[in-house]
Amino acid sequence: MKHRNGKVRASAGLVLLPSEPTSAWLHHVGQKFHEVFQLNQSHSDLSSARSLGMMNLNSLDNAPTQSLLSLVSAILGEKQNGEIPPRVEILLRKVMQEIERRLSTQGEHIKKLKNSLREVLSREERLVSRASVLETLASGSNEEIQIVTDQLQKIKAEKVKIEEERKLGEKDLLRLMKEKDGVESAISTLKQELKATRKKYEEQCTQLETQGREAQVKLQERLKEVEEQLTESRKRVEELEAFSESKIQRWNKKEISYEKFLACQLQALQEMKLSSKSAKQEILIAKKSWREEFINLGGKLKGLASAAEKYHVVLEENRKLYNEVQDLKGNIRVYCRVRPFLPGQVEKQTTVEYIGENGELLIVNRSKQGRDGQRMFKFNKVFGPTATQEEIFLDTRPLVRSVLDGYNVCIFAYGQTGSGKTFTMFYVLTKSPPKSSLLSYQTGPDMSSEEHWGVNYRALNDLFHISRSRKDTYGYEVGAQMVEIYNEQVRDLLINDGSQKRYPSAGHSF
Ligand SMILES: Nc1ncnc2c1ncn2[C@@H]1O[C@H](COP(=O)(O)OP(=O)(O)OP(=O)(O)O)[C@@H](O)[C@H]1O
Repeated sequence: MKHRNGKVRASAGLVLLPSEPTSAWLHHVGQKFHEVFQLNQSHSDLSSARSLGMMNLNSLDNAPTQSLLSLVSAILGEKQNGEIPPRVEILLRKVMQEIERRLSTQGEHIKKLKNSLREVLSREERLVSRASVLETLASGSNEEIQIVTDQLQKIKAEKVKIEEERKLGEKDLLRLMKEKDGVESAISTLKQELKATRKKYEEQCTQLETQGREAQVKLQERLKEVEEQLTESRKRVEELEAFSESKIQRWNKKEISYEKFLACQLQALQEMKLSSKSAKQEILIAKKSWREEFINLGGKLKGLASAAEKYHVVLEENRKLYNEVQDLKGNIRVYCRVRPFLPGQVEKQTTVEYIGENGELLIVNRSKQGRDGQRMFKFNKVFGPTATQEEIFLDTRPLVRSVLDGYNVCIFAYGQTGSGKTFTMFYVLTKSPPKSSLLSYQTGPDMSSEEHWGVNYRALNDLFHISRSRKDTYGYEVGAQMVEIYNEQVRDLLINDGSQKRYPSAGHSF
């Protein structure tokens, strides 16, 4: 629609063209469309395809060709994954039609220009011929010459004008030709691209169709599977229902049996309650009788306690008397033991002539005659060769027992080598060990030869026995040491690691 003042009115997104557009006007409208297009393109969130979708399709008639071409290339450049939506395809087709239409109008325009050029040329020829005619006429009057000259000048000016117009027309023609070539090549490339895109689109469509078919097949298979699973699970449900039914029946049976059992248990419980009642009564009776017995026992215990007190007093008195007897017997007592001949000494003659009951010992020196050959010794007691280890110990036992009443006692053996000190004090083997290692003597208890136990072992045995019997009244701590004095050196015989440790050492407690 043309405005009164000749200006073009453009509304948003819609460009209105005059019926016969001039090149300047076309340029102006193209610029406007380009601006609109660029505005849409600059909108980063919207794609050109979407922009096109937003545009009125009628506006294509009014858009400049160059803008339409750039629009098509933009769409083709923007296509992603080779996909072209149908709406855009329709639009593209329309754009192509518009471009083709314009090309045909431009062709007609070029034809018209060519015709007008031809006309101009014929007019020029006519004018040239006319000029030649006028030149011939110039030989006539000067006035006529002047008129003719003026006309000639006019014709020349017109000729120059026409010449300029011709040149402009030629230029336009060249430009249009060039534009036509460019547009045609662009159209061919666009057609090729469109063809390729369509091909791709068709391929994708077929691919999608095959995929759809495959998916359908898969879905059908899955449906079948699901149906099978459904039937299976129905079966399973039926089985489970049957199983649960049987279980319920079993539980019911069990419940009945449990109820019976419970009834039995309750009955048993009742019986037990009755029996526990009677037991309680019996316990009460027993308690009563126990209480009475306890009272009786208490009385008896009191009597016993007083008797024990008296017993202790008597015991103390007895001990006192016993130790007094030991004192009376003498604080220092000397016993003599005569050992028998050792095996192999049978032929030797004894020097012991007489052993008295009260400790007399008569020794004879057979090399001397008379009284010089005899010597009498007096001891507390003399043990002959037949005296046993027990007899020896029985005489020392009262002294040993005094230890438990707090008295210090010392029993030691004295005599020449081989006289029987170790034998008397300790139990020894018949085979004599080397002198340097007395520990190797078997001095410990040997139950198989109790009769050979020496004073030492018997004394310790007796002391432990008494201390055990008195444990309710007294507590005893017993310690032991065993030393040897040999070659003026005192050695601890209870050290059994072979280190020959010198006395004093830590000792041993039992
Ligand atoms: N009353 C006895 N009856 C039998 N054998 C005995 C008696 N007394 C000692 N003997 C024996 O005499 C030997 C010498 O005894 P024993 O070793 O006890 O003497 P000793 O005095 O300890 O010697 P030493 O001082 O050299 O150690 C041993 O073989 C021992 O068995």
